[in-house]
Amino acid sequence: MERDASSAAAVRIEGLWKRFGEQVAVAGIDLEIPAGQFIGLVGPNGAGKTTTLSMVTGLLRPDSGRVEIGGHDVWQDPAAVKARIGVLPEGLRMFERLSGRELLGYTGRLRGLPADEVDKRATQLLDVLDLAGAQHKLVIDYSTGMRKKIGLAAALLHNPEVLFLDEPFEGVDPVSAQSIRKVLERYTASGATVVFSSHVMELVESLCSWVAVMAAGRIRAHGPIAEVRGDAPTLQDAFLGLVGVRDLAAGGDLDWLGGGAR
Ligand SMILES: Nc1ncnc2c1ncn2[C@@H]1O[C@H](COP(=O)(O)OP(=O)(O)OP(=O)(O)O)[C@@H](O)[C@H]1O
Repeated sequence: MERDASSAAAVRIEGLWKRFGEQVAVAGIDLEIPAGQFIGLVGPNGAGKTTTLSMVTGLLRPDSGRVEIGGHDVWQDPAAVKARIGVLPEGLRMFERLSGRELLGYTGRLRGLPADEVDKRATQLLDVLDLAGAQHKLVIDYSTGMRKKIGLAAALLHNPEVLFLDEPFEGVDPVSAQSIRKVLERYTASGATVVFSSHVMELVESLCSWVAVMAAGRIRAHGPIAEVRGDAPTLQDAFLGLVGVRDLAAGGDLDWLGGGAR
């Protein structure tokens, strides 16, 4: 189906600002995120990724600006937006005294899904994320990677149009990362959109088709990966060029460091 550029945007961000006291965390972002793709939001520590994702998903009120998801305004029409999105926030808080299976059952009912459908989807998600063996364990006893996976399952249960993930692979071992990856690839193949934040460039380069680079609260570059990479050999090189790096070696800093040479 031919779609014009405006209908192809999954998320439309206009003039988004957020300050915390003197600190400007997000300094006027305008961005259209295309639908049906794997999108990476990358930037160094403190760039404003988490603050941006929190405002985009309705968890934090912007000082100014607006966000539209699937044609609905996040702050004017929150119920419509929340029905269409799934979110795995950073430092996810969950009902930890529930088992993994109970958590999914509860989430599914909150989302208004019929009990038998919740049960079917939960079984499939637990299975594909290698959590079937731990489904009756309390979430409080889960490892970091298991928590990310059960959080992802909860975010996917209602089959959202857009899934937002803040650092989904942080603290996750390669085996769990692979099962998360498999689920996300399957999900985007069906036409859904994944937006995830990360500072691991290799990961973004291998997963994403489109990327937005943030630094100091602004978008420095955005577009298809190949376009943003340009002539640089890797996305990492392009990223370092875009955000700027201090050359430690040239400064002669840390000349005392080198535990071997006493
Ligand atoms: N609640 C808050 N109160 C005060 N300052 C905040 C708050 N949240 C974020 N900031 C500041 O806003 C800036 C952007 O932070 P943010 O967490 O959005 O960055 P990030 O790109 O997600 O970083 P990281 O990759 O380290 O998670 C930082 O300077 C941070 O100190």
